[in-house]
Amino acid sequence: MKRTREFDQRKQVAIVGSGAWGSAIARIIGRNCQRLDTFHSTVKQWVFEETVNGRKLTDIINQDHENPKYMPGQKLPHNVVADPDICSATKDADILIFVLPHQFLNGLCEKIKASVAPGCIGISLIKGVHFDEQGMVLISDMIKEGMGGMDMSVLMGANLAPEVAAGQFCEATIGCRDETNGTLLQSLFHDPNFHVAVRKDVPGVEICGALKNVVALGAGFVDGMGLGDNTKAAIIRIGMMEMKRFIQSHYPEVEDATFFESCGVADLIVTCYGGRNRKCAEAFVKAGGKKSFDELEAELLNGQKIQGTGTAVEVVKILEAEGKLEEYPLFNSIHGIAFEGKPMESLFLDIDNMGEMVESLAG
Ligand SMILES: NC(=O)c1ccc[n+]([C@@H]2O[C@H](COP(=O)([O-])OP(=O)(O)OC[C@H]3O[C@@H](n4cnc5c(N)ncnc54)[C@H](O)[C@@H]3O)[C@@H](O)[C@H]2O)c1
Ligand SMILES: O=P(O)(O)OC[C@H](O)CO
Repeated sequence: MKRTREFDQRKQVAIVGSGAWGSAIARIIGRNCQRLDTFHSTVKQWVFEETVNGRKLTDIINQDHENPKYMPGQKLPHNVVADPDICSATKDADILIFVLPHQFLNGLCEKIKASVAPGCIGISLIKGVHFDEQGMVLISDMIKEGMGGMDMSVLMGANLAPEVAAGQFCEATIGCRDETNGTLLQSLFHDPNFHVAVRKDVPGVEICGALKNVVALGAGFVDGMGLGDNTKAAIIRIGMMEMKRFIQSHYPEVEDATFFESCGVADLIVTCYGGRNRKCAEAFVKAGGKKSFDELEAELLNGQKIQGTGTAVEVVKILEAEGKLEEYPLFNSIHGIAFEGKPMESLFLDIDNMGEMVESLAG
């Protein structure tokens, strides 16, 4: 029986983005929307149109049910429909999933705002942070403002997209402000191999997801220098301390428990061993600093984007403006190596010189 929109209580879900993570999550969302009565079974996905093997990417997705550029070899459910037009992709949406590199957010919300359903909510899977004249801005808050105050949650975690797409067991964390929305979103994302926990903590969950990408650059430098697991574990430990210090100094309400969720320690570990930021940082060292991160990204990632370099720049801007850079020797030296031609060894020299301060701030 045909149901009109007026009487149809099912939530319409739209995915904004179709890179590696957008494709992996579309597999889960598509299956859950087929399975659960709460959601409309058709899921629209906004795809930034490109030509792949002589065909439009949206045509390939809609005909072959696969995104061969960003997630080759993994089929998408047939109810996921690719649309190159951001307005029609998000029309009447009750739930928007933002999953694109945040440098491409500019102007997007303006286009979407008028066409979504009344009461539409959003969730950001974007790992990054922004700095403006007022100071630090969460990406989820940028979207919230762009969408005229829409309730925004975030989903972060130890989630390398190819492993999630392959259905390997992992966990993720939703950070919400509204617990009813948090629970609804948990049901949309959770599946037997993708376990989702909910915390009423947007900033803690979101900034963990952003900062781990900076630490991952340090882990890649360690790999590039040919050093071993003890050294990498040290970078991970110090990185965790700086992440915690940064987050709790900006958001004192963030509880330690957030750092023990998938968005915290688990994402930090996985990114430092298996992520793209780590991979590009290793290549940066092996190229003797002669190639920029932009060049390496283009060479190694076939159109995928890393977020750690941009986040390092934003974090250093924030800390400089606050006069607190010296409290973060790891973040500072990672930025210096990536952008100021500092030698690799400064990674350890800076930490060693600042050792006393690091330990005294550790509590
Ligand atoms: N890939 C992962 O394993 C993973 C896991 C968790 C979270 N994330 C986060 O998810 C977010 C999205 O990353 P991703 O990995 O899905 O993307 P990606 O790096 O795989 O792909 C880049 C995307 O950018 C799009 N794009 C390129 N030029 C564009 C333009 N001018 N305008 C709009 N879009 C354009 C491409 O179409 C593609 O969809 C990031 O914040 C990332 O940190 C990624
Ligand atoms: O490949 P990266 O470095 O962008 O990391 C991917 C995910 O964020 C890991 O959770």
